[in-house]
Amino acid sequence: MASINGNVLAKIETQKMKEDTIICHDDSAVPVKAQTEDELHSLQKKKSGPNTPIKGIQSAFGIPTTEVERQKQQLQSISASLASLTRETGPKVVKGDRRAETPKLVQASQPKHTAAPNITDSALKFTHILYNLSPAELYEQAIENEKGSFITSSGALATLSGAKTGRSPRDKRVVKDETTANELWWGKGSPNIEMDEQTFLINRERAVDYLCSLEKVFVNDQFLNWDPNNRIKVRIVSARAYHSLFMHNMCIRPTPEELENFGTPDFTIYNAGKFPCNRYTHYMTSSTSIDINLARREMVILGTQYAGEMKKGLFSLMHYLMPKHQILSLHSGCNMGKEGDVALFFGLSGTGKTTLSTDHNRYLIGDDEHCWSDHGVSNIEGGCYAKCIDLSREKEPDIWNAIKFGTVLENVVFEERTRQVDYTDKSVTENTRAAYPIEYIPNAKIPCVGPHPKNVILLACDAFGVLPPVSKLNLAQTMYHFISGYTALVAGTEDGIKEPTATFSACFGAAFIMLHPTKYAAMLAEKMQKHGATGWLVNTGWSGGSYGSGSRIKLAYTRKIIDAIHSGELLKANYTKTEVFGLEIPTELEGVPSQILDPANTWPDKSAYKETLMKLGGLFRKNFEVFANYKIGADNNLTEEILAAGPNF
Ligand SMILES: Nc1ncnc2c1ncn2[C@@H]1O[C@H](COP(=O)(O)OP(=O)(O)O)[C@@H](O)[C@H]1O
Ligand SMILES: C=C(OP(=O)(O)O)C(=O)O
Ligand SMILES: [Ca+2]
Ligand SMILES: [Mn+2]
Repeated sequence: MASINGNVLAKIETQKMKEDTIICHDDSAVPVKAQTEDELHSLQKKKSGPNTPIKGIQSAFGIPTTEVERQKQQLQSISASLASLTRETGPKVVKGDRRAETPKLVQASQPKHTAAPNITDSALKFTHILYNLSPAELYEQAIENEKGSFITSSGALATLSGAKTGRSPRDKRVVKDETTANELWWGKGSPNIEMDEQTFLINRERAVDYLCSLEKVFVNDQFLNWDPNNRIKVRIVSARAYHSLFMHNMCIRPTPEELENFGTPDFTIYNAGKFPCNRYTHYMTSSTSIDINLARREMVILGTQYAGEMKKGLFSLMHYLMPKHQILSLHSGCNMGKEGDVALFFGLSGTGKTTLSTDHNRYLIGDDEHCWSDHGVSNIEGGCYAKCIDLSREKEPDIWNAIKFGTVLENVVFEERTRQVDYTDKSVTENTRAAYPIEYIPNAKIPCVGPHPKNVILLACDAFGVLPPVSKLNLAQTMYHFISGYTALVAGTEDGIKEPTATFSACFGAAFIMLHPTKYAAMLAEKMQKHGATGWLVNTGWSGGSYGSGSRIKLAYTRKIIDAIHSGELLKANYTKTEVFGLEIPTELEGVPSQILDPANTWPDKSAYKETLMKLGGLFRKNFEVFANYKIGADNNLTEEILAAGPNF
């Protein structure tokens, strides 16, 4: 008998009661229809529709396949993607998570070995496939398995990209074979660092072995390009829920019907980013390698978990595939006014493509990657990838509001308990990012297509502070600045004032182009001419002095400038010509103080201005030397005009 402090507890007397008073009723609600906890939990989830890429496959006897058979076909396709090229043909794959209460134990059937079975541990093992999971499921996967995953106060998924917090352009390689040797741009200035087929296969095998060794891998089957005639089917195989959610947001999401008809992908990414490559492998110079094999239609990622690598890798693919169809691929943002006027925003990273294409008064077509075909423009992607550093609700409300449930927030810092993000905090990196589906922007244009552009805006963030806030360009000048691809950012630093460094990146995206820059430039010139588009150069950088003495042009002013371009107002302004660069600048523009329109007025030290202007002019000239021997387009006159459109001094 139980006793406390030696006192024997009194026995509780239970009396015989009437039938209806025996059970103590907690409430009056109807009780759940479940006898056990498991049964109760099974009531929670409603059955989803089929989630398989193969539709209406008839079995050998003409009987429609069952859902189980369909899933088997889907898994066979995934198993084929994950197959080692040197051992058994494909791993045993199982759909669904092992911890799921009711695992969908559909297995891909294994090919029968006729010879002595090549049994390895990896052949005996099962790999669980998490196929096109929903954002909610991916949140659960990330939070359960990936350290550094948290739900922020606005509902976004905060993640860490690991050691790499930006792209690794010096580790991006392309297989040079008989075809690509002739087709692609190689050598000085080219982003295509060569590798051979054999080395690619070694890295591919490395990635596949790593992925198959995992308990589970994520597979996304999605689309690129909103132009239905030039849509590309991509499969992304990755190890992290973060990567799967990122691509879910960034690529075009198939409808359930489209997924049923998906079939074989046109291109596959193997993202084994957590696993490194190594210098014992030929061509490898670090533990990171991003390898593209156009013949195999594959990309392998080793040694970097930065998700932007996947999006920009696919962009490189489009820069190869689209020009083959006379379609111009563009590193630009794109939006459209109420009257159907389309604007393109070219610019290197940090110059304002995402910020300025996201405009509350216009329809967003896309923030970063587009195609310009004979039918108009189309976004390649299904989402946006915005920088978050110093993000403010007041200045960029649409981006702010897009950071909600479903959005991936990379490398941000948040308050431990409230999970309130501090967008000013650079502790992890300055390159903090948000990836969200384009429909999170209220005035997104779905489908993301539009007519031919009316304005082509070249953005440069000039930290030297000598380029005017806006200039109107003629076609030759547009081409000159497009091929130059100038910007000058200042690396974030705490220790003192640093000199700005000029960056020239052909076509405002040399890291992603596959052909020689003049190929894209010629296409742009032809399209702009044909459709009567006007070119503009907008400096979103410094005014009143270089970085350190001047200040960045207020976003509000840049927006006014952009508004005046869209409305056609700026086309009607009076213009004067600047010295050295020979740029046409407006004398007045509503909402912008007139004195800032000419940088010569804003510098307190006139000789310092002139000196800096000449210095930048010299850098432009030096950079353009390599293009002087190339012909641009069919017309030789244009080449001459472009060469003459640079700085003159
Ligand atoms: N005048 C300005 N115009 C455009 N962006 C500005 C301006 N001033 C500050 N910014 C900031 O510069 C960054 C531009 O980056 P972003 O739009 O992401 O460039 P991109 O998409 O071209 O890489 C944003 O963080 C934006 O808030
Ligand atoms: C995704 C990127 O694009 P951007 O900085 O132009 O937005 C990147 O450069 O990694
Ligand atoms: Ca970009
Ligand atoms: Mn951007």
